[in-house]
Amino acid sequence: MTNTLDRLAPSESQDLVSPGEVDTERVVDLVGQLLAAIGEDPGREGLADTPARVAAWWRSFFSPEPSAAPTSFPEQHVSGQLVVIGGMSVWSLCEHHLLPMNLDVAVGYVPDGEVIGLSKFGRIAQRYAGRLQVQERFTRQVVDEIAVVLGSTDVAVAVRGTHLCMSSRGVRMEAARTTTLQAGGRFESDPVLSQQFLALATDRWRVA
Ligand SMILES: Nc1nc2c(ncn2[C@@H]2O[C@H](COP(=O)(O)OP(=O)(O)OP(=O)(O)O)[C@@H](O)[C@H]2O)c(=O)[nH]1
Ligand SMILES: [Zn+2]
Repeated sequence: MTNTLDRLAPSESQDLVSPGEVDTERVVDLVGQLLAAIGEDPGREGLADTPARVAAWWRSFFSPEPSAAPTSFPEQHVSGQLVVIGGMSVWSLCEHHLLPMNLDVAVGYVPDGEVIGLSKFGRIAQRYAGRLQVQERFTRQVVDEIAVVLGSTDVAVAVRGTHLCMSSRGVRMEAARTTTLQAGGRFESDPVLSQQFLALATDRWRVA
């Protein structure tokens, strides 16, 4: 069985690093060129500020809040409990089409004498959403970072993705949803724990 922490070889762990800076001036210039290339007049009133708005959006997309050390609290009597944080919805961009994907993320872990501040799971999901992505890689990155934070591989992440590249263009299947699941440690070896996680994590997906 592959240990998640062992799997973090140097080349792979590089994707834990945030993407580079956005060259805002260049993006403004290129969006103006794009508008011209699709037959628009970049100088017309309605489009005059569009390149700057788009550049500002790219900048904010790639600049989620800086990584802070996740807050943890000693809880020496809490161990062996299943904790599931669900409904963490983040927006990312599909790297094939540059179209948005909505990722509904659920994380499960088993604390052992220490609990992590709940919002920190959402911050980790936001950080990995703020880059060009594919859903499978996003799911793995979130699992890997939480495993590092916890110092334990007892982590599972389930993600339900809605990809605009599949619903608004191409095959145009609006109802298509992609579910990814990556489970480590006890979530991999204990079928009961795994089932409990899935039941709690995907509860809201059945009615949505
Ligand atoms: N595995 C995976 N595929 C994705 C994801 N987001 C988008 N894709 C797929 O990436 C593929 C790109 O395929 P291409 O054939 O190169 O692109 P395309 O001609 O635009 O494909 P269509 O979407 O079928 O029109 C498509 O099948 C998308 O559905 C993702 O997060 N994970
Ligand atoms: Zn796509």
